Amino acid sequence: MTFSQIYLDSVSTNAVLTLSPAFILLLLIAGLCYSRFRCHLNAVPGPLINSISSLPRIWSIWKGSSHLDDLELHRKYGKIVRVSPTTVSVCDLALFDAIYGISSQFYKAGFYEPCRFYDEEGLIPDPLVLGDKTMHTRMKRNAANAYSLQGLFQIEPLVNDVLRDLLDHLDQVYVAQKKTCDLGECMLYFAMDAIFTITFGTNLDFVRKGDTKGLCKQVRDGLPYIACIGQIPWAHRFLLGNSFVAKFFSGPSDSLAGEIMATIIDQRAAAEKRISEDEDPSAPCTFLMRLLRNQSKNPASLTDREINTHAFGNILAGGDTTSTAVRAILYYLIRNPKVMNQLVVELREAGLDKQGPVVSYREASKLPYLSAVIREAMRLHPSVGMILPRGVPLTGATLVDEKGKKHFMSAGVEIGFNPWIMQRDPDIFPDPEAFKPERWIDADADNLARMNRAWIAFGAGRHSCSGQHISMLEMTMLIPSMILRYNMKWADDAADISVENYFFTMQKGLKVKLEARV
Ligand code: HEM
Repeated sequence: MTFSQIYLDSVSTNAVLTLSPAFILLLLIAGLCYSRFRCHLNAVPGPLINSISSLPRIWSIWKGSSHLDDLELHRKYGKIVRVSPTTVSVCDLALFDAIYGISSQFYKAGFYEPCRFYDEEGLIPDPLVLGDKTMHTRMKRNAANAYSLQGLFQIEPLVNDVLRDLLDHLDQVYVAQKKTCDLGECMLYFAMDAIFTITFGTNLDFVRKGDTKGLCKQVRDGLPYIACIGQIPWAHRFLLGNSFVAKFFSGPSDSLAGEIMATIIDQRAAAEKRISEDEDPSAPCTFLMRLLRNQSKNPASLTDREINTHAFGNILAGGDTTSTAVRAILYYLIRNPKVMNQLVVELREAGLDKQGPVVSYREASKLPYLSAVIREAMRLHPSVGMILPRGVPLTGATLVDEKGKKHFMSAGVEIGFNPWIMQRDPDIFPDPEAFKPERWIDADADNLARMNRAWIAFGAGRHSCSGQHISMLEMTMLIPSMILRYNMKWADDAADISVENYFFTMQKGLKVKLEARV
């Protein structure tokens, strides 16, 4: 090597060393500008920091309070807010059909990536996560009668049994022994037993034994990951989406999945036997039984894998959602004695107190005040408190807001309504933070139509909740049965509830004393 070569090499190395911080800074600025201007979102209002980095949003979600932070952002910036470089939160009804409407091309995109599971045949076709609209339509259609309103009367006796068990347990442990009851936990266990029984005809006796297999804990522990990594879905494949990484974190989930699968297989055998014995078609009918009947009538309509997926989906979707709603209803009733009294009067006038420990769904579902109480509690405390995001189609989309302003966005943007925010829109729900069931009774037809449209606790459009009728049946039987049987008082030593939002807005600390109502 010559002297000149050595000299030139050292000059260029020095230059690179001196330039590299500047170069890195330049790259950083270019990256931030790219984030700020990407997908044509630079004109969408929102905090500057959120438009250039996903970190503020992930931090807000990680704290469990993104519903409150997002509400503040909407109050400050209006009905359309950019909450991260590629995410837009909206609460403008004029945009509703474009995003969720039946002919909308918006689709379930990246946020759902951490909830997507794969087996040897590929993506497990859980309707919640399906971006493929054809497959989604097939899945919805092949289980439609198992989730339908008409099927409810065959489910009612199953829920009745679970409710009797719950009331027996509450009587024996909390009324007789005057213990403080963590009603929130009891409601989760009720919801788990109910959804297991509705789906399979049997349950794990959560109400008496608790979460002995750690199923609820596993779901709860997984939610912060799903909520945060859903903001940067590309990261999932390097984290739990990577089989090597996942191996280190997998607990007893395999054995649990195995247990649920064994229940499916057991119940399947029993159900097949009953079908072959030509059972009375009006007898109580589990979800699994209904799907097996569908399959026996038309085998091509439903595969075994699809049946298992629906059954699994129920267990994962039916516990925390329903129990969060029930907690909200009971919380607002206990905190608002006037509303509680008015509801008791309505139930007694309808003669539901003479029916025995469990009220009938048919009778309770006719009561307007009960229905208003449930709706209002789920308005103020929807079980899902994050955006229900949809991906902008490849062609991009121009959205026209209620003021007629056009917003063009290109593919890569995730946009959606958050029930927690939409249901607090003061233009639609005046005095939005107040618990006022009568607003659902007093509203004129036009306002009621707007309120119903803005009430999205069960989601929206083609992906709206499949289990909503099942859940409403559970709540419509549970709430009157509970409040006709017990006086519920806030436990003296208990603080107020706290709420953690990792997609589900779960409450903690619903501690009450139960006394027999006379
Ligand atoms: C109060 C109780 C419940 C609430 C508030 C609730 C809420 C929701 C919401 C907001 C969605 C839409 C999610 C999204 O767009 O990303 C959804 C979807 C879904 N829920 Fe529920 N849910 C409840 C109970 C249930 C129950 C009991 C079941 C099962 C029996 C169930 C099964 C499903 C399924 C399968 C989907 C996916 C539907 C689709 O994507 O087509 N849910 N639910």
